[in-house]
Amino acid sequence: MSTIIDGKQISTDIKEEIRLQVEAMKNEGKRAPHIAIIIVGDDGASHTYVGGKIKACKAVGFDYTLMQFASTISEEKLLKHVDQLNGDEDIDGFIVQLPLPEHISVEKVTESISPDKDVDGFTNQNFGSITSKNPLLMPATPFGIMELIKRYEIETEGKNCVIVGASRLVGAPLALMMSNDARATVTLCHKYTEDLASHTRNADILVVAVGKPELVTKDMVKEGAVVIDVGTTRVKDESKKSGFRLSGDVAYDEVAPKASFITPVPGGVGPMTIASLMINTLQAAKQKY
Ligand SMILES: NC(=O)C1=CN([C@@H]2O[C@H](COP(=O)(O)OP(=O)(O)OC[C@H]3O[C@@H](n4cnc5c(N)ncnc54)[C@H](OP(=O)(O)O)[C@@H]3O)[C@@H](O)[C@H]2O)C=CC1
Ligand SMILES: Nc1nc(=O)c2c([nH]1)NC[C@@H]1CN(c3ccc(C(=O)N[C@@H](CCC(=O)O)C(=O)O)cc3)C=[N+]21
Repeated sequence: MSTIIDGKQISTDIKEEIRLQVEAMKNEGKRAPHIAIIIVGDDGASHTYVGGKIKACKAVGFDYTLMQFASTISEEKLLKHVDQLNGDEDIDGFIVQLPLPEHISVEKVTESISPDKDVDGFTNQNFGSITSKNPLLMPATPFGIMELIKRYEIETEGKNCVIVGASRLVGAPLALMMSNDARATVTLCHKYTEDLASHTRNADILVVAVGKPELVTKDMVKEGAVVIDVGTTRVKDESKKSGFRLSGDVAYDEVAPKASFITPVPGGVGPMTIASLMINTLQAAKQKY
């Protein structure tokens, strides 16, 4: 029997822990942590994710400011807003929701965020501090995955961890955390990996973060493996009111019976990304006080 990792429940537990801390801060006469969220354009999925972040802010008692811009905003103007948030004493942390329109450089925008307000953990400085003894703000999704592994007491030391997808957002920082903090032996696969299945079959812990629905099938997974599915893609589904459903990168129904632990989509990694964002914002606020 495989254990379904309940990211939704764990994220609820974490938010409750944060809510209590915020309440205590307010009782001491301090103001609540304050996050700003920048969103550009009208991508439906992005607005859903930002909606989830705002809901979480309300649940934990954070103040939040939502800044929405049309997709035609210039890079220069967006950078000005980032700069203004960097200098705003009332804002503890902020994020720029990705993706951005093509005429805006993600790297330029990310790097213009002050590292002590970078609650997504996207900047080069925060990425680089992952392996430090005193890390700053951790990349949110990998941090959320590490938290799931810890709370389910999954053994990692010396285990083979195979990560499929090597983005700066997920795969690359997770590889560092799994090696450095969790002491696993890490293989990082990407688009140019030859014979992907020969690697994934070797995994005691398999993490998939590609964005290709059902890329990982049962023949690619070792019996008893821990399977973490980060992929969230909207696929057409006429039977749903919204017209789509969310699909992970793992063929869940056929892989689940082989796995010792598995994360569902939705309800697995997604809610943990949001919980991490709340943890980072609280930390950024505390560092300021
Ligand atoms: N649940 C959550 O909280 C989050 C979910 N996501 C989801 O995770 C998925 C990945 O997101 P993100 O990392 O931003 O995506 P990116 O597109 O930035 O990165 C995808 C990675 O997968 C690699 N890749 C592409 N095709 C293959 C393949 N056939 N085999 C192996 N590797 C491949 C790419 O390789 P190369 O580098 O060579 O191009 C790249 O490293 C998406 O579905 C996204 O929605 C993302 C963030 C948070
Ligand atoms: N600056 C920035 N920071 C991000 O952290 C960031 C980003 N940009 N761009 C896009 C990706 C994607 N991402 C998700 C967050 C939550 C869920 C999530 O909560 N998913 C729910 C379902 C939500 C739904 O119903 O659509 C779940 O899996 O249960 C999913 C994906 C954050 N990202």
